[in-house]
Amino acid sequence: MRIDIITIFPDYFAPLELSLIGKARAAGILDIRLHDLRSWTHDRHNTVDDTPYGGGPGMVMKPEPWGEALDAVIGAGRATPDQGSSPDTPDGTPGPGAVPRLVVPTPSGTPFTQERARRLSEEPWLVFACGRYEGIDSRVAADAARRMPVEEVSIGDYVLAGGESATLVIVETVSRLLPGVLGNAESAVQDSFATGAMENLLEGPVYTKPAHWRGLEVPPVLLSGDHGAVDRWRRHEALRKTARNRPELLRALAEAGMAGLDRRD
Ligand SMILES: Nc1cc(-c2ccc3ccn(Cc4ccc(CN5CCCCC5)cc4)c3c2)n[nH]1
Repeated sequence: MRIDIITIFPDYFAPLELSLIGKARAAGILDIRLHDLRSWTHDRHNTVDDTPYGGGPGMVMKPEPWGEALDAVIGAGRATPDQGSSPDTPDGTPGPGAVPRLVVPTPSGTPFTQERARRLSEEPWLVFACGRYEGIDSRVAADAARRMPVEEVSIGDYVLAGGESATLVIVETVSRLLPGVLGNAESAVQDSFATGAMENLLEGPVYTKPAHWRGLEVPPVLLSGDHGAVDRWRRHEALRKTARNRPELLRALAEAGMAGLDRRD
């Protein structure tokens, strides 16, 4: 997967050199490219913002630098209507005709969820537009939508100072779903909100050695070697955790008549 990030704070993304994502980049699984929006300004002060039309607090990001930046980053990949975004190369990286999906973090976007991360992880090429100030002139997304899919994404009902943190969250969540990014020891399958037997439940407590620590014991069932009993215990703990921390998820499961909720564990 290729990921382009356009931002006025490229240094914000130094963490993408580390850990799993850093290794995936070194292994060629991820091709992450950073672009400083100010490279596409032409005035002495590299201006990227201006006062909002209609008045109101703060500043809005000007459209021109964004338009030029997206043209440059997407470049020859500009689509004609009949071109899909399917990769032209066998390893899933975008070929010359590929079209990226533009992801624009914003408080007013549609919710980012694990399911949406799975969908994005199947894309060959994502471009992130990191806004600052009070946001980006709305014509930037409108113009981009003429030649590529555009998604406005919120990572939660709170207001960040810009799109960079949200982009880090989305890139991390999506990247860990790519084949080869998580080691064999870890698995994204058992995540909260994963599909399958623990569908949409929060995961319960986890333990490792030592079995006794500061007078606190590991639940004996986990040491029993009885995998059926362990699975039942884990599901019960997941239901308890979900009921305590996210009762609305449990109601949704009950309403969906999910099998197993009424099972006597
Ligand atoms: N999930 C999430 C994504 C973001 C995000 C993403 C990208 C940018 C770019 C700039 N900001 C800061 C910003 C944006 C909008 C406003 C306008 N204000 C919003 C609250 C109601 C009144 C009007 C203020 C400040 C961003 C914030 N925050 N939270």
